[in-house]
Amino acid sequence: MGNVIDLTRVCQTFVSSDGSPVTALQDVDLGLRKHEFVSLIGPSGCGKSTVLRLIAGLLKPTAGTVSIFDRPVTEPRDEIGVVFQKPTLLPWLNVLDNITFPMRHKYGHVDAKDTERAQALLSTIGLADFGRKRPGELSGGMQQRVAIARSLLHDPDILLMDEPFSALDALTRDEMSFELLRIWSERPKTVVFVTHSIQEAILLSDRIVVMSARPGRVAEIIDVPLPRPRSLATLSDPVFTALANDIRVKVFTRKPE
Ligand SMILES: Nc1ncnc2c1ncn2[C@@H]1O[C@H](COP(=O)(O)OP(=O)(O)OP(=O)(O)O)[C@@H](O)[C@H]1O
Repeated sequence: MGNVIDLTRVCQTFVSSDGSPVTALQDVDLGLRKHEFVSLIGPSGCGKSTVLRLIAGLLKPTAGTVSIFDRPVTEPRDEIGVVFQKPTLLPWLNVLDNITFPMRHKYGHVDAKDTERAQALLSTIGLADFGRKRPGELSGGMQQRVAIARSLLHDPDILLMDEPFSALDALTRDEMSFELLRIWSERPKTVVFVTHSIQEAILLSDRIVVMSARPGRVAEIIDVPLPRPRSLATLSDPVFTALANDIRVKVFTRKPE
């Protein structure tokens, strides 16, 4: 079977504010399979978010192609859910209306079915009683859960997550990781997850893509041979520790070329 997402010889150049070109990505080849959980890791500025924006259809590559289900990506699509570092909720809308907002924005109205599904998602993420609250009444972790629920409203085939837990405290972060794994195992989808945390990448992923410093390239793709479901015990598995050390060395010893 073909890949769900394919990047073929993708180059991305930006023009910086002083007018000089910045090569963010150079000849990136990457194939992501159906229902796999893949993390992108690498030094700051190596182009992780750029890869996500290309897959989301928010950017057009300078060269090369990005395709989803063998069709070139030309614009954002409904079958893709996106979660950013900050929850980006609208403070004047309640939680339920925030989750269904993309529907109102796109079609001008929200079906009863969408509201029902939003309510069901709220239960899934443990916020069943919070639908009528405003985002400001929720903690950071709860707000990010709402943003995740919003991205799942249409049960997308592909979920793109750009450091979604980085603004959370360590405990909430672990809790959210397990919650995400539970959601993903119940409704499998291809997940591309950008993180700076080696631990988070190992805990969550089937494969980890290590990127090199700018211009970003795929330096190495590492399989995570840890059994699922993963749990707190996974964190003390010797395989986990060995892999973390291995990746740490790879990420920190890569010099810009
Ligand atoms: N719109 C833009 N205009 C100019 N340069 C950009 C633009 N977007 C990204 N860049 C540059 O491209 C490079 C890659 O950026 P990107 O945000 O993809 O990196 P990243 O790996 O996600 O970084 P971080 O880990 O710090 O979030 C950086 O040098 C960045 O400054």
